Amino acid sequence: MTPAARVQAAIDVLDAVIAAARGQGASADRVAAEWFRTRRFVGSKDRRAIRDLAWRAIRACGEVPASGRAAMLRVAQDDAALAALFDGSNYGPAPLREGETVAGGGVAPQWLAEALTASGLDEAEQAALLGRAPLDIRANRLKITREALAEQLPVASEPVMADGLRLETGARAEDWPEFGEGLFEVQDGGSQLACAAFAAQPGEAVVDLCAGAGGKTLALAAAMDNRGALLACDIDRARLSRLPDRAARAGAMAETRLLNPGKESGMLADWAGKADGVLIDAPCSGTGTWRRNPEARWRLSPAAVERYATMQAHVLRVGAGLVRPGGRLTYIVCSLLDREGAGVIDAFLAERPDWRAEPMDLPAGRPRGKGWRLTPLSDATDGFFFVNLRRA
Ligand SMILES: C[S@@+](CC[C@H](N)C(=O)[O-])C[C@H]1O[C@@H](n2cnc3c(N)ncnc32)[C@H](O)[C@@H]1O
Repeated sequence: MTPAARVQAAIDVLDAVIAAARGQGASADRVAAEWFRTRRFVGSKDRRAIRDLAWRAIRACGEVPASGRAAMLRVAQDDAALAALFDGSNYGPAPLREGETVAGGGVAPQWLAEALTASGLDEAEQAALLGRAPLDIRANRLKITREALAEQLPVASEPVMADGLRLETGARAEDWPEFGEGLFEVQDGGSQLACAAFAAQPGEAVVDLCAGAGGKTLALAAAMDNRGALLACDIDRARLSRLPDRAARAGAMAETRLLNPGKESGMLADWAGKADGVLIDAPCSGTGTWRRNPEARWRLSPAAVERYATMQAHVLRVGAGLVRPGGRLTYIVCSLLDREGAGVIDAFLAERPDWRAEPMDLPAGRPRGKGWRLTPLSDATDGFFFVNLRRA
């Protein structure tokens, strides 16, 4: 493909991504994968170039752009070489027209940028939410030590997480035999630190209430050395059904239980007041994960954030009901909005004098409200808020 044809192809991908974002359809990753699947004639070098262009444009536009072309013109405004490719050549984009719409820049829609500012994130912190994420893995200590694994893989650095390794970017970790053998999991450093804050111990009775496909469950099983009881729950059948295969590969022991929304406490009656610890990786707006899904910010609305806050208060109530007297609960969100983090915890503690937040000390991050915060700029992890709560 000519460079100009790649630009037009990226514009077409962007049109599909924008339509999906407006209609709450598939993620940009899935939209792009589908676009390429139906165009098998596009070679791998062209694919990479088209994807890079499209993602540059997604990162550049704070508000949902009017069109793929308007988004690409936003990038072209600061890149003369790209602007020159709007030349009307065969398969390339038409030349720029007088008064043509160019999408606005910025980090996020204005209401969202304001909410992030109100949550204590300055401009530099907000801009870093759209940076490129490193590839973090967690050595599966059920099978190997971090040191032994580091000898086998292209390691860029040993980050602060006890079992973590940061790999050279561009690596496709899932293709390696070590992954198939369950020697490691791909897991962001922030997610690893949140699990470390929970500090699961061998022999404990633990519930991972919002387990999804088990990213954190596997880390808990490793920390527990497969001793004790570990129950992984979720209301999403498709996600939870992926957990047993992943656990088998990792050699991790965990029971799964699919819950009905609204009936969680009844379906967990056998665990009521019995868990030593409950981990709640709550559903959230994901403002801390834009490095991986930058178009997610086009999907959010103030009403959506309120819906998440309601769900978060609900799962917190359900989880608290499972904890034994003296036991603990770790609440986690990969959002940096106080409405979903510190605010949810303040409201919970105001209603529940039998619970208190515990001080934390971790090798990365800093206090936020009654909990702890990690950000891409300061900690080179996804953005997270988490807090340890103790039942009296
Ligand atoms: C942030 S994701 C979990 C990710 C997962 N823990 C991991 O580490 O890969 C939040 C999960 O909460 C689940 N969820 C939402 N409402 C729930 C509820 N009422 N009870 C249990 N799980 C719920 C969602 O289906 C989703 O899988």
